[in-house]
Amino acid sequence: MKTVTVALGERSYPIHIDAGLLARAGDLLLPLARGRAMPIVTDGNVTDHLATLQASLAAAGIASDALVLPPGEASKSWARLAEVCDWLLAHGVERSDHVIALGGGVIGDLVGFACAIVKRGCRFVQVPTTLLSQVDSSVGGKTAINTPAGKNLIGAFHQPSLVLIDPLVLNSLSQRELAAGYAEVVKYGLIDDAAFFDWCEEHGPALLAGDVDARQYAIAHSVAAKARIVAADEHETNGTRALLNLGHTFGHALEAEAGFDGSLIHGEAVAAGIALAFRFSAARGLCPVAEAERVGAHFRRVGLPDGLQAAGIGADGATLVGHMQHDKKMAAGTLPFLLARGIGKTYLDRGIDLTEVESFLDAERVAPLPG
Ligand SMILES: NC(=O)c1ccc[n+]([C@@H]2O[C@H](COP(=O)([O-])OP(=O)(O)OC[C@H]3O[C@@H](n4cnc5c(N)ncnc54)[C@H](O)[C@@H]3O)[C@@H](O)[C@H]2O)c1
Ligand SMILES: O=C(O)C(=O)C[C@@H](O)[C@H](O)[C@H](O)COP(=O)(O)O
Ligand SMILES: [Zn+2]
Repeated sequence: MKTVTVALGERSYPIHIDAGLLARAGDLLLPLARGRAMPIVTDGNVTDHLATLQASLAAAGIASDALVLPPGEASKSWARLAEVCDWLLAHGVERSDHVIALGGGVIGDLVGFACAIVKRGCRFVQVPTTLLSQVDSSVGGKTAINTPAGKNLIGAFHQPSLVLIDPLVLNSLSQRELAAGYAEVVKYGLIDDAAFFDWCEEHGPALLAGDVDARQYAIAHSVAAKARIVAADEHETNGTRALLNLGHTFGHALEAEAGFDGSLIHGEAVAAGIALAFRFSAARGLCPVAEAERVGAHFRRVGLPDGLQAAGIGADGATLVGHMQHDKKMAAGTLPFLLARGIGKTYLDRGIDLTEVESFLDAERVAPLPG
């Protein structure tokens, strides 16, 4: 079993990664249960894994009821948040009890937020079941729901007590969802780790085709990168954690435009957003055109969208920049952008004029710019 620690003082927690871990979860959860039940919230596509988890909990003597929600981004809503909170209250959850979020990023973000506000905060454990949630969303304590105004606009920072990652659960995940999660893997290479992007170019296709070693390596490497960044800037205040938002200002605008209906899922929007961020950087003369092209080519190779057209977004620049006005990085009317001086050289640029972004997107709408 590999363990990575998120070092946050009294909020520190371990991330355990191992093939077959789900079936052994009961033993690892026993110290947190302390004789109390562990309610589970999951979605309807994960019921096989729910059965494995509940069997493991029962074997360890831990009682567990489950709430099964409809799958998909639309569940990150006020209505589902109310449902989860009411269900936890009906189950008599106490502040020191642990709720288990079993599922992808939607379940993790929703349940984490419910746990942040029920009785002003109860504990929770992340058991991520998608590649995206295993490499990104289960770690770091960002929890949220969406509103019609945009992504993750209502939420809280609330760290889990433990993250249990079983790479074998990915065997039941669709190819589309695997590829979407892979976009966030590639992100770590592009932020500050060019050697890892090289690794992605060499091993990404095998990872997506089912190579267990490649998956395990990518998960451990990604989680270690995220743990390091979160430990340096838990609440996204000093510019370090904002690096994890590479591709997300563009990507969240694309998701809002698509309407959270499953036509464009988060990881796909992030891939398109990263490709746009690199081409925007190239258009400003910051990033070599050849490196921006390498990024777009890698996403295309693994079946991910590399821009507006590939993402199926026909909106103009003004509309997309309108969505960006809700970005949580906005400060004093200015929106900082994650741009790149090259692969592994992402930085936060506070001097971007949104009219320039608008013109760039209008040009991209017709045809992707060089890079
Ligand atoms: N909190 C963070 O730091 C953070 C980071 C990245 C993304 N996110 C959020 O995460 C969400 C996306 O997460 P996601 O990509 O995991 O989406 P998701 O939770 O919607 O899961 C994708 C799909 O896979 C299904 N599924 C889950 N596990 C499965 C399995 N093992 N086998 C078969 N099907 C399975 C789900 O039911 C769903 O239909 C977005 O809302 C995004 O904003 C949050
Ligand atoms: O953990 C972070 O910090 C991230 O930015 C990770 C992102 O992949 C994730 O999509 C996050 O939810 C985006 O954060 P937001 O603050 O822009 O909603
Ligand atoms: Zn993301």
